[in-house]
Amino acid sequence: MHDQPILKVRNLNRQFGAGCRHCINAEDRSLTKNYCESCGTVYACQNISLDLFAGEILGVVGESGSGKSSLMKCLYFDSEVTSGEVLLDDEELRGQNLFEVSSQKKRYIRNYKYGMVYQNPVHGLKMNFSSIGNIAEKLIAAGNRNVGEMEKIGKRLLETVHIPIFRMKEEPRHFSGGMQQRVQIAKALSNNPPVLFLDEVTTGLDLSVQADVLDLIKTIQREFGISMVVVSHDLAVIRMLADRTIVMLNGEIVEQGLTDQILEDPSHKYTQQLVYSLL
Ligand SMILES: Nc1ncnc2c1ncn2[C@@H]1O[C@H](COP(=O)(O)OP(=O)(O)OP(=O)(O)O)[C@@H](O)[C@H]1O
Repeated sequence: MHDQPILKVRNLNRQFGAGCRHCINAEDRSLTKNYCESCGTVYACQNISLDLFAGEILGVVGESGSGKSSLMKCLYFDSEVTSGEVLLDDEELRGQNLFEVSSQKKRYIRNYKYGMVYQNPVHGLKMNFSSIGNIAEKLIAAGNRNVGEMEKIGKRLLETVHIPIFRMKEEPRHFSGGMQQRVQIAKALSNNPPVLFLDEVTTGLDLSVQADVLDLIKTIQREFGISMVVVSHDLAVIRMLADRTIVMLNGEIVEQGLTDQILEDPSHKYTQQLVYSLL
């Protein structure tokens, strides 16, 4: 691991609603959960700061509604932040707050620098394209026009995620949930991104299929050295994958540290409950 974070997030805020005099200033807020009882504004992410280091897997764990998906959507530009800063350690983009760059540049970053695997494969795949066609789509978006080369890359990636090559022309809608996730992972890897986001990628899969997908993610991280942010409500998933972990509750980070340390000695009450529920 390197000293310099590849991705640096500072004071990310995402709110739904305009706020009122009871909640608009963070210091005046006294929220029981993540919303203001007077005006209903939801503070989905509150002052989130995190570092992702090269070659590590950072886990983000929290119950439903804690703000994990909102955080991920903001980082992948699927959703606008209310305020905050994100910096990518990249020659061309160094020093620029990526939340503030043009939509064209955001598209460029998604095509060349980021990969995303969604919980629901429908969001990451074109179900009526072939599996290899899905990979080609991402390669074309990243500027590739060489059909022979795209086929070679596609085959290699499908092999990497254990999709038999003889099924490469099949549409993912005919595949099982686990296979669809593996095609999504292959597609997300196709532009060789330095950063990969994975949002609840094993939720809803059978336990044995879940284990296969988690194994695959771990292998890919080792082989490709990609830095990953993995979001899950399931601490067992985070335990298996993450080097470091952030625990979110009501839109805030309540605890962070090395995953082993958090599992052995959780300091926040909510984290303690999460850890005990594993036993
Ligand atoms: N478009 C929206 N409008 C209003 N509130 C929203 C919107 N999207 C999310 N929220 C609220 O923001 C909070 C955080 O939601 P988010 O989906 O980020 O949580 P999560 O931890 O990912 O939970 P889950 O795993 O159930 O999706 C929740 O209270 C949610 O109701």
